[in-house]
Order: sequence, then C-alpha cells, then structure tokens
Amino acid sequence: MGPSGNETLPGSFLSDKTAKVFVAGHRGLVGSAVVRKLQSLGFENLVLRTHKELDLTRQSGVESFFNQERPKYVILSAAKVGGIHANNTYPADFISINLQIQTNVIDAAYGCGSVQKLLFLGSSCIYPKFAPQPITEDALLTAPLEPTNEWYAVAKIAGIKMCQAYRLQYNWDAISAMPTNLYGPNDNFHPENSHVLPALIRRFHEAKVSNAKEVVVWGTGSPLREFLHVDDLADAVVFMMDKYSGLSHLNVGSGKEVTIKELAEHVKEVVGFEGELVWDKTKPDGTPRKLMDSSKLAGVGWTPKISLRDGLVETYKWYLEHL
Ligand SMILES: NC(=O)C1=CN([C@@H]2O[C@H](COP(=O)(O)OP(=O)(O)OC[C@H]3O[C@@H](n4cnc5c(N)ncnc54)[C@H](OP(=O)(O)O)[C@@H]3O)[C@@H](O)[C@H]2O)C=CC1
Ligand SMILES: C[C@H]1O[C@H](OP(=O)(O)OP(=O)(O)OC[C@H]2O[C@@H](n3cnc4c(=O)[nH]c(N)nc43)[C@H](O)[C@@H]2O)[C@@H](O)[C@@H](O)C1=O
Repeated sequence: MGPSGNETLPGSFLSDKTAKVFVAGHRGLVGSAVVRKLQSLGFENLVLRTHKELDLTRQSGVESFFNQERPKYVILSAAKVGGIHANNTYPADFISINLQIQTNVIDAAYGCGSVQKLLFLGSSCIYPKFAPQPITEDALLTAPLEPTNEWYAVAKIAGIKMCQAYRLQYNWDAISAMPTNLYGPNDNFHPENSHVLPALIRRFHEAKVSNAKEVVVWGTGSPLREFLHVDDLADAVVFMMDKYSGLSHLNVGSGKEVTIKELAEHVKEVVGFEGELVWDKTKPDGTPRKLMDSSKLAGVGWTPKISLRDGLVETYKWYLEHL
C-alpha cells in the first residue's frame, strides 16, 4: 500500500541521517527536544530557523524558504502555545496564528516537491470535553469541545485534516501526532500564560525562596491530567517518522493520570516548599479528564520511559540551572 493506506512502513527515516530535516520551532519545548534526539542519533543536516529569521505566519517567506532549502523531512513543532489562561484570554491569536503557521508550512512543504514526509503536532485538546475515557483517536469530532481551548483545538483539528487531505489527494506522506500535556527542559515558565506544571515549579520555587506561607493553585484541584516528559515525546516523534505512515493521527501519552491536587503535592515536595496550598476557585478547571488511549502507537511498537517523579526532579534541576 502507498501513503494513502492506513498502515506502517519499514523504517527509512532512521537510515537517512544525512538527509535535510527541517525542525520548525526548534527553540521551543518540543522542537528543542526533537533536535536533541536527532543530534544524539547522528542526524547531521538539520535546518533550523528562529521566529525572527523566518516568521511562519508569512506565506511568501515560508514558500521562499522551502524552495531554497528543499528539505526532505519536516517536523512541524512551531505553534502558538499556552496554558488554560492564555488559551482562554487570546482566542483570536490561538486560532489565527496556528492556522497560518500550519497552513503555510504544510502547503509550502508539499509544493516545493522535495519533502518526502512531514509530521504535524496537534494536542489532546482536539477531543470533545466529555469524550469517553481513555480517549481513542476516533473520538475526534463526535461532540462539543472544551470552551477554554476550542479556538486552538479547531486550528489543530484543521491541521490533522489538512495532512489527511494532502495524503488522500496527492499521495503525500503527512502524519499527525497528538501528544498529551508535556513538560521538560525549555518549557515556558511564565506565571500566567504557561501550562500548570511549569507554572507550579516556578510558583513553589519562588515561595520557598521568599519563605512564603502559602502558594495559590488554580481551580478546584480535581481535574485529571496525563503528563508526558518531552524527551519521551521526541522519541515518539522520531519513531513515527521512521515507522508510521497512516491516515489516522496517533495519540502519544504516558497512560498515567494524576489530579491537579496530586500534581501540586508532587511539585511541592520536589521543590521542597513547606507551606500550605490555597485553591483559587475563580480560575477555570478546564476539561475534567483527558486520559488518552495510546494503544495504537503502542501497537506499532512505541512506549514511554520517563516517570512523572523522575521527570519532575530533572525538570526542577533544569529550571534551577536556567533561572
Ligand atoms: N506544551 C505542551 O504541553 C503541548 C504541546 N503540544 C504541541 O507541540 C507543539 C510545540 O509546542 P511547545 O514546544 O510546547 O511550544 P513552545 O511555545 O515551547 O514552542 C513553540 C515554538 O514555535 C515558535 N513559533 C511560534 N510562532 C512562530 C512563528 N510565527 N514563526 C516561527 N516560529 C514560531 C516559537 O518561537 P518563539 O518562541 O520565538 O515565538 C517556539 O520556538 C505545538 O504544536 C503544540 O500544540 C501538544 C500537546 C501538549
Ligand atoms: C496541553 C493543553 O493545555 C491546555 O489545557 P489544560 O490541560 O487545561 O492546561 P493547563 O496546564 O493550563 O491547566 C491544567 C489544569 O491545571 C490547573 N492549574 C492549577 N494551577 C495552575 C497554574 O498556575 N497555571 C495553569 N496553567 N494551570 C493551573 C488549571 O486550572 C487546569 O485545571 C490547553 O489550553 C491547551 O493548550 C492544551 O492542549
């Protein structure tokens, strides 16, 4: 079967280490982990551009870049990303910037004629707010989305559909990975706009240093989240580039979930803060639960390795070294 089929292919990416690979968004959480992984495997021809060097929302610049560089592989990890507050506060940015980046990159990558395979990164927020758990890939577009991130989710769903459409119409090998909530080195530690795990590392650390008596955590603490270390995700991305070539997007999760209260207790302990937690219930909880079923990817042969405990310890260490 060719690229329009729903099947796996024998590896070819991993035996093509001199090929040109464009990692879009290489300074972000995911992009930097993918670059580390590729470099550790001996890939020697990575094409990288900062946001300043190449604004991916500008169509003509993106087309010129692809026509000039002519990469063979593309990993699309550039996006407008943020936590629940950022998603809820800047809906226009989240839908517009993401639609522009992914449309420009996918279209120019196909159009330049050199790209053999592209991987698009979506997110578990594409699924309905009350999807049956654990969430399988076919839950997509079966019910309404979570309102705090529906604008971002709609853009990500369009990205999945665009990869599928190019596969169906042009027989072009575009695949999509849907990671769960990620964390690790090079995360965004902004006090309001980041995701919960880096936000709490920073807040507990600052509270410890200032001898504060309490730390405020958002919401009720009851939502469940599944966390995956970004190095595991980078491993899955490379695995999919090598082994997966199907129409369906694939979930990438750890299979383990914790409540936000449990997460806050873990972070508190790892950081060494000894005060109290205070819950700000005026802040949204978001989706009550979003545990993904990643058995499709497991069936192709990939499993995660890093526990939340080890990942938290390592990420706090990284934070201290890069304050
Ligand atoms: N973080 C998470 O928990 C999860 C992330 N994902 C997905 O993984 C992907 C990467 O996310 P993550 O690494 O966390 O995000 P980051 O914000 O850490 O990194 C995004 C990268 O994209 C770049 N970028 C943004 N806008 C533009 C632009 N207009 N032109 C060029 N570059 C741009 C950023 O550069 P600059 O900073 O200079 O703007 C940055 O390097 C996204 O598709 C996201 O949806 C999926 C699930 C969970
Ligand atoms: C990856 C995913 O990330 C986003 O969805 P989310 O999972 O809801 O992301 P979050 O990490 O911001 O919050 C998780 C939970 O944690 C609680 N929470 C407590 N205290 C803080 C806190 O201090 N900061 C944040 N951000 N959340 C906090 C918060 O109230 C919520 O209940 C999407 O918008 C979208 O971007 C997406 O795809």
